[in-house]
Amino acid sequence: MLFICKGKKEFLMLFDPALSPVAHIAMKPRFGYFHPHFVGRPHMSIRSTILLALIAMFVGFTFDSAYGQRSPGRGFGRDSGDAELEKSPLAANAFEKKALSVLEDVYQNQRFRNVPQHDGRLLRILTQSLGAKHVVELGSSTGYSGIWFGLALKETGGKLTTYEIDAERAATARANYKRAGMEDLITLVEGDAHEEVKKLTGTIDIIFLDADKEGYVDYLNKLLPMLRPNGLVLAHNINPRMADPDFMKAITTNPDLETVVRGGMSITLKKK
Ligand SMILES: C[S@@+](CC[C@H](N)C(=O)[O-])C[C@H]1O[C@@H](n2cnc3c(N)ncnc32)[C@H](O)[C@@H]1O
Repeated sequence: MLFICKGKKEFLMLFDPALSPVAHIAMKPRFGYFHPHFVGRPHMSIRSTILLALIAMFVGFTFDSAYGQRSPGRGFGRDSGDAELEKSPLAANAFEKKALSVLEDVYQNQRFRNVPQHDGRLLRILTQSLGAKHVVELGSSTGYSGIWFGLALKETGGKLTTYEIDAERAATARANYKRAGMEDLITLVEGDAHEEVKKLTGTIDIIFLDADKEGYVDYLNKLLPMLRPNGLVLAHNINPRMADPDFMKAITTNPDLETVVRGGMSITLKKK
């Protein structure tokens, strides 16, 4: 927890402990700061401390809801009350057992804005039930959602093409696909997906949008023509605060598409 004070203005900000030193260095020249651990008494009244702590808790809760990054104690990777009715995924064979253990490890130790477990399971179910042969994912991060797709694609005989712009996350994702025994099922393309997807050929069964939110319309324009009839466009972080209105317009006003939004994910069927 970091207290930043400037004159009479008081701010309370919560940072990931790992980011704190960076935040300190970045903020010091601008604001000056008092850190309670180092300076002792922060210059804030008890009332404003409580008020700001409540605001911080609200912001933290909102962030959790948006990214599904809840602590294990609050329900590992779950994003809604519905998920409380579910049981943990069960492995039917050695391949699934290994994949599920890698998923658990990624979620606990290498998390970067990954979908909640509940959404990962939904991606798998939709992919397998559609018999998808080619899934295209925008935004691999550390490979969490990709491994959920991989579980389905192992059964359907399909492949995932996934895009990641960040070199470090791309390397982590590749290593995780390998650990999960999915290196033959998943191709990670490193680079700006807006450019890289232009090289795609063939038919797509499922498009999963989970990269830059303001880029969803561009991805849709480029990939929808390649989506087969009865294929799906799935988009993550679709809620009133985060959804791009242009994207929502594109998926809800085209009579050839049918869209529902549930639990922060839009599911769009290409009718023909
Ligand atoms: C929300 S995370 C993806 C989470 C991942 N689908 C999962 O659930 O494990 C978004 C990722 O998209 C990547 N990204 C953002 N803009 C991109 C772009 N233009 N091209 C490729 N990747 C991009 C970010 O680097 C980030 O790792």
